[in-house]
Amino acid sequence: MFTNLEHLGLAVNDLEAATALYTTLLGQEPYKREHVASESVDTVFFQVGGSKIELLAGTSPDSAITKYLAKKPEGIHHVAFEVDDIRAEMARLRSEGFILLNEEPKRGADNKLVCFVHPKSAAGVLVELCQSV
Ligand SMILES: CC[C@H](C(=O)O)C(=O)SCCNC(=O)CCNC(=O)[C@H](O)C(C)(C)COP(=O)(O)OP(=O)(O)OC[C@H]1O[C@@H](n2cnc3c(N)ncnc32)[C@H](O)[C@@H]1OP(=O)(O)O
Ligand SMILES: [Co+2]
Repeated sequence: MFTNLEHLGLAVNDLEAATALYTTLLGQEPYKREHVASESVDTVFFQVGGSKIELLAGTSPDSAITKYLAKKPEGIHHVAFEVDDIRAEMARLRSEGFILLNEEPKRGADNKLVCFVHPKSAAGVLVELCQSV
């Protein structure tokens, strides 16, 4: 079951500049900074009420974020939903014909197991499923 809009992922070219901007915009400091080696991304998290903002910068040419920013401007990169059972939701979405971008859940940032749904399956939006671990 999808239980919450967990975070909006924003792709940024300059993580320090974006972090300073969002610290001023939101009026608060980030609660976490985390490198996710499997995705070659550095992330910065802000908690805003029940939702989060995840700033993401690529750390290598093969990072999905680096590739994205080579073609598109900074902005909303993905929307992440919290699910109570990521494997069950992956099986359900597959049975409904959604294209998933990973066979198995993988370790994401912020103590989550994650998987991604191809934007082509989700009306042009990259969707991330997150389950707390
Ligand atoms: C996991 C750590 C952290 C967390 O929260 O825990 C993260 O969120 S990490 C986030 C970064 N990682 C990922 O995004 C992994 C999943 N993404 C991918 O596998 C690729 O980025 C993919 C498949 C979405 C796109 O791959 P690629 O860039 O090689 O393909 P194209 O550029 O040819 O794009 C194909 C098609 O999709 C459109 N597209 C690409 N990215 C996005 C996007 N973020 N939102 C919406 N649409 C997107 C692109 O425009 C192409 O469409 P077309 O009509 O053919 O132009
Ligand atoms: Co994310």
